[in-house]
Amino acid sequence: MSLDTSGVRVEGPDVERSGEVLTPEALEFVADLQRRFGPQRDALLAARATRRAEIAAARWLDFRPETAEIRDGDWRVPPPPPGLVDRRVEITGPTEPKMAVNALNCGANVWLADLEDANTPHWRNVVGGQLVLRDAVRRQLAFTTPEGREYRLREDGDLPTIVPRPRGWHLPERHLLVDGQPAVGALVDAGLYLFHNAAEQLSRGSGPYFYLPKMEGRLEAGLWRLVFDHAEQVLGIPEGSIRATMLIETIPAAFEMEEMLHALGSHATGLNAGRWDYLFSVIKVFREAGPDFVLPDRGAVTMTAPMMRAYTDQLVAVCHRRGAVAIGGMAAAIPSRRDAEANERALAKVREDKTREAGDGFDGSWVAHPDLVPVCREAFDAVLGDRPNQLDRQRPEVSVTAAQLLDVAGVPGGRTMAGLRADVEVAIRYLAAWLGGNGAVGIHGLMEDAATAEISRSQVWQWVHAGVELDTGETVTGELVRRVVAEEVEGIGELPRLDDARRLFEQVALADEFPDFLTLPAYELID
Ligand SMILES: CC(=O)SCCNC(=O)CCNC(=O)[C@H](O)C(C)(C)COP(=O)(O)OP(=O)(O)OC[C@H]1O[C@@H](n2cnc3c(N)ncnc32)[C@H](O)[C@@H]1OP(=O)(O)O
Ligand SMILES: O=CC(=O)O
Ligand SMILES: [Mg+2]
Repeated sequence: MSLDTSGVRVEGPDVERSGEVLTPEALEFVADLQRRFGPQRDALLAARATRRAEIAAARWLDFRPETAEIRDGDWRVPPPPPGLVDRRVEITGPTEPKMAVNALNCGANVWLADLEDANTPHWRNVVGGQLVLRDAVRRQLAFTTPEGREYRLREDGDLPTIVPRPRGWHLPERHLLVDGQPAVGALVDAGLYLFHNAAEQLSRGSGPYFYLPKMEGRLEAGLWRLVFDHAEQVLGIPEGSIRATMLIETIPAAFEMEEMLHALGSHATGLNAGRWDYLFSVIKVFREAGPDFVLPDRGAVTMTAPMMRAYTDQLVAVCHRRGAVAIGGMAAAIPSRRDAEANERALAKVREDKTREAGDGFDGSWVAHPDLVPVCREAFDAVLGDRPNQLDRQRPEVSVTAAQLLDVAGVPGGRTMAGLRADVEVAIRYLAAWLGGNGAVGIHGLMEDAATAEISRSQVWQWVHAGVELDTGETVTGELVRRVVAEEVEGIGELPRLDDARRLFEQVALADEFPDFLTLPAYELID
């Protein structure tokens, strides 16, 4: 397909019904966002690189002295808007029609409609996701499988509030060119959603809400504020009606939680503890900072490790001091409808995770699967009772230091050959699925998505560069990893796009220069 409207060019495979969302007016709206804010986004990405180099040189990170006034100041974000007051259970998932219906029918309070970690940005997924969102907002979403199984939205009771998560600032959308340049993926996702749904959501007593991923600090949050202020003006919707929950899922952001809420201003509504990307970021930022920054096996790192506890305590304390909701993260265990024992094990793990979060002061949390909704609800009901949230619960005892947030050495666990093999096997399986268009998959009973795959491949990169010695006495080298890759690929056997996935894995785990995001080279390999 190729469509040209005043400097905007759509170049991508045909997608059924795309004309309903890629209207000339909607494209013009996105192009305006791109022209106004694209250059600032480019500058912020360049600033990220500079900041990372500074941190790498210092082998340290701390709260910023120049923003102490914001941290010491007396300010709050506006109260949560309609639909986001009680968020005790949030289901996440890709914007694929069947899963969208299931998510909307599962009894959660919020559906995080994921255009990010759980989504491959194939053009058909980008456009298809917007169609699903448009239909879902209007309660017109329906789906029939090729076998004739029908999926319809429930008509009894309230459906979850819809909160899309656009791509992070780093990803381009090469199918939508503005003045000859690829648009910023985040602006395409948020722009199309706002154009088609902002007024409709408000007329239904809800609102245009977002989750904002992978930011590294206040300036990036400030750019979203400008985008939202401008969009509100152009769309003629009330100031401050666009509201967003920001993921704290990078280590630099953990040092700027208050600054980010402040920078997003009247659009801020909460923070989320995105634990998987957070771990990826810890590895990425400190990948060459020496043995004190080398994590143990991915599977050994839990939320009770002191450094992870410091991160979540800080998040809850900051949120409640500022009137923002604190939302917990994703426990990776997924239930099984086929294996009762595996199911019980998964439910127990998730129950433990959600119970700890509720007890720590979070206002709600994420689940990856409809069968986990009751588990999360029970854990939060037990603490919240009839209250919609626990915003009134302050955590004055929390006083987190840089040393606590950076206590990588204090994470218990070994560095093992089994861990290395798991990183390799799971990442390759995941990349094959991602290239095929499926951004979230269950592997060995765990949810895997772009964030968990990033941990696996960056852990391998770091272990090679740090020359980690494994429990077997072997030292991790590129050669050892290639041998493990060959063995694991043989063990996997047949899988669509396995060869591409293997090459991609070797590229992102073994290149001399660390690739910033695996999704950037991976994007070159899809339609
Ligand atoms: C780090 C982060 O960013 S976490 C957030 C991003 N990640 C995600 O959102 C992952 C969300 N979860 C998922 O994608 C899925 O649960 C998976 C891929 C892990 C497992 O999915 P499946 O293998 O299909 O699980 P399973 O076979 O048990 O599913 C049973 C039913 O529940 C549905 N289902 C499972 N998970 C979800 C979900 N998250 N949303 C909606 N429906 C779901 C399935 O579609 C299936 O429906 P059906 O019975 O009508 O066919
Ligand atoms: O997006 C969530 C995460 O854990 O990463
Ligand atoms: Mg994430």
